[in-house]
Amino acid sequence: MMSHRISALVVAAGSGSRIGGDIPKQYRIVAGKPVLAHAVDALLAHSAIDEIVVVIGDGQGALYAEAIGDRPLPAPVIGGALRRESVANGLAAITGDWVLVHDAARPFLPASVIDRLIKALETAAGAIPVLPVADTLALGGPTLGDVVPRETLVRVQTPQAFHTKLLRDAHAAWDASREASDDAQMVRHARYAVAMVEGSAMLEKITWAEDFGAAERRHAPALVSRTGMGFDVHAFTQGDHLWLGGVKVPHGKALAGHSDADVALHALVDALLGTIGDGDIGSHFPPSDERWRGAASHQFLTHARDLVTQAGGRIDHVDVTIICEAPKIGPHRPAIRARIAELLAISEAQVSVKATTTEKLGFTGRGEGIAAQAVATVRVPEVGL
Ligand SMILES: Nc1ccn([C@@H]2O[C@H](COP(=O)(O)OP(=O)(O)OP(=O)(O)O)[C@@H](O)[C@H]2O)c(=O)n1
Ligand SMILES: C[C@](O)(CO)[C@H](O)COP(=O)(O)O
Repeated sequence: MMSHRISALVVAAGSGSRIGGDIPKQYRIVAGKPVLAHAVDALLAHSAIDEIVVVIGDGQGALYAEAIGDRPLPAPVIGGALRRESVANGLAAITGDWVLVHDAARPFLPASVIDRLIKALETAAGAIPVLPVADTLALGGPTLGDVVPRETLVRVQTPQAFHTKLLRDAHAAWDASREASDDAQMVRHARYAVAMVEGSAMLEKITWAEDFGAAERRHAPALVSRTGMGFDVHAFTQGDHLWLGGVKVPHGKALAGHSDADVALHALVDALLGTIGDGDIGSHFPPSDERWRGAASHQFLTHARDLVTQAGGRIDHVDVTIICEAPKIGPHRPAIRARIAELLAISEAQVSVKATTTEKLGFTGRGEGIAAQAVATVRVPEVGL
């Protein structure tokens, strides 16, 4: 079978007017990186794609450079006021005899769709991914018009794949006074056959503001809830203050410990580590390690937070209970709650801080020390467990 040089032409020159916002949608972050970067990375990852050219809007160079970083791409092409003009400008820059034209606004591009499109080009001038229509569709306007039988309709996606020369011919022959929202209609108008292949729900275009949330949900693997519990104790010693929940609390005693002995944060560290099954505070910060002598415990908590994040986790809620006869926790509760929320980069509504005595019973009742319990609820990707 003859081999072909296949170019991908990513059109990213739009202004995203239907979404608005301070930067065009293709440069905004979804699922951890710019929309455009997702699309480009999917094409970079496909072995059949020999060249990727991105078409950007005039003045979008800095946004493009930030989104693409050091990915190995040729210089971008400047697009036009209309999508078809952007495609035409891009066609002048590509070198492949086959081309896939893709909306940057469709970030998630399954390799299986690329496979199907390339296969279809073996026997057709063009090929596009389509999906069936689920809703009843009717002619709109000032009054409801006739229903259009959905069996006669498909939802058209991109990439749209073509023999490059035929697409160039179709653009050249197109009546510039007419709009063309995609390339397939231009190729069909030039009387070339355009095949249809199965599209994908992952290929949905980001068009309106709510589409970003839908895209995040489409991309994020199923998240499952995990709960962890932590417990810690520190004895009192001489001093004039102690640290609780990242807050300095004046008191007639201090708490003894290798670090700053913040018993509340230590319990919370163990609770977070418990949600991802990653040991405990002692395994991460051994009391035998001189680096942690007198250390502020907030760094232990942010480390546990980062481990949860690196595991793809999202902290939903934490609940800390401080157990002691003194000091009184109530006056410090707002500050402790705010500090824990700040350290975990969550809202205060996601942080509960409670306190209790043991009715003079046990070591806490005798004023020998302070205990703390913590529970953390985190959502983590199911695949990772
Ligand atoms: N003059 C244009 C218009 C659109 N596009 C690109 O074509 C794709 C699909 O177009 P659309 O979703 O309509 O993007 P925008 O035109 O930016 O959106 P809007 O219509 O809301 O302004 C997008 O990746 C967009 O960047 C382009 O390259 N050049
Ligand atoms: C090209 C396209 O994405 C195929 O569905 C669609 O036509 C783009 O339309 P828009 O008006 O530019 O969003």
